[in-house]
Amino acid sequence: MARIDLDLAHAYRPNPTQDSDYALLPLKMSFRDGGAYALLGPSGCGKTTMLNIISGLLVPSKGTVKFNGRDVTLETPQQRNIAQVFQFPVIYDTMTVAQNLAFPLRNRNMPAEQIRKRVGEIAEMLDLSGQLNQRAAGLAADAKQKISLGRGLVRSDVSAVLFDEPLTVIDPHLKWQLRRKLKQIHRELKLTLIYVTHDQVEALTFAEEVVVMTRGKAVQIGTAEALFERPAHTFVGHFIGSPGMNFLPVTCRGGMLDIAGEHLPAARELPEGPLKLGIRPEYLSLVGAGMPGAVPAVITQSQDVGTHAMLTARLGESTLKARLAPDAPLPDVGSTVWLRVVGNKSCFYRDEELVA
Ligand SMILES: Nc1ncnc2c1ncn2[C@@H]1O[C@H](COP(=O)(O)OP(=O)(O)OP(=O)(O)O)[C@@H](O)[C@H]1O
Repeated sequence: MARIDLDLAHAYRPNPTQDSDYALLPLKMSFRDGGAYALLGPSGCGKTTMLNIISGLLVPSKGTVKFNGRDVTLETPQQRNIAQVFQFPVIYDTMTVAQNLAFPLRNRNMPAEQIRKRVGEIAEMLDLSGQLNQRAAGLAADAKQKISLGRGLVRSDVSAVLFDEPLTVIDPHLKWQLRRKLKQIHRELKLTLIYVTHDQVEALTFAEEVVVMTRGKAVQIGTAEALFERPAHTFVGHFIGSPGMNFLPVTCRGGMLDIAGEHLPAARELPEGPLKLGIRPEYLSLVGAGMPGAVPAVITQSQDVGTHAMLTARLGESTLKARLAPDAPLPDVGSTVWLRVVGNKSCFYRDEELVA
């Protein structure tokens, strides 16, 4: 297993001059030895580029990759000792499940008895024990992908296991089970795992730390809780959560906030001038008129969805979403309510970066 340090940038085109020329903007980051990470972001943000640079399939146009302090930038995946699991199954159809799982170990000349033991353990973890002697050819797509996962996890001496959207072909119910399985396997095997996905639920259930990416930039590396409670960038606020964080333009002057013409005490140290106030729908509460931190807003939509109620309200030019308890009395559309926007759960942003 390895600690992985990146200090690099990558452009697919020669002589990059502007930010948009880069698939990965200059970045410096580290993956802890034995950690479970997800690279999360929308299509085209640079996740696969980063994964391929870590694996050695791609050489960065600038900078270095280090494994345990050793420069491996020009080494192949084999030299780096990386295991990879791709979107679609990579297995030998003519072999049995057991032979497929054993393949990476045979290549390393592991003694037969040890191979048998290890294959048994991995098959058990992935619920493949009953199919060990079956030929892979006859299996369904998701069983084949489980074999690919098993092949990725079977060697305990790899530097890291890299997954590129490995659950794409898996049906939704099994997907949920496998995500939990992978988490459990990580706890048991303590391998360094890096997992690419554009699905926030997948990233947040699997990883100890999530790297949120947008437009070639890793904007925050943090636990699920940190990404939810203190998004370091407005993109993280938007992208994580369903719906994402609410943002309101505000101006801070002399300790007072101007929010769509309402004036409230800032209640904490804030930089002067224009800011964005961010507050999660889960933390936006209905309070009595004129209560501290509250502003009036007009309800435009109110919907009880069983597990909770979702209010949509208008404040100046902004739309706010508030998630309420299912039994909360719902205000009528068109009525004015008071929403507490300033409190200890509010975050403030300047130039899209968290400032308080
Ligand atoms: N081989 C390539 N040649 C030129 N440009 C590329 C190449 N591969 C990726 N890109 C570009 O680099 C940027 C990042 O792509 P990348 O595949 O890393 O993103 P991603 O986040 O993995 O997206 P997806 O989820 O769609 O795979 C995109 O603008 C993409 O068009």
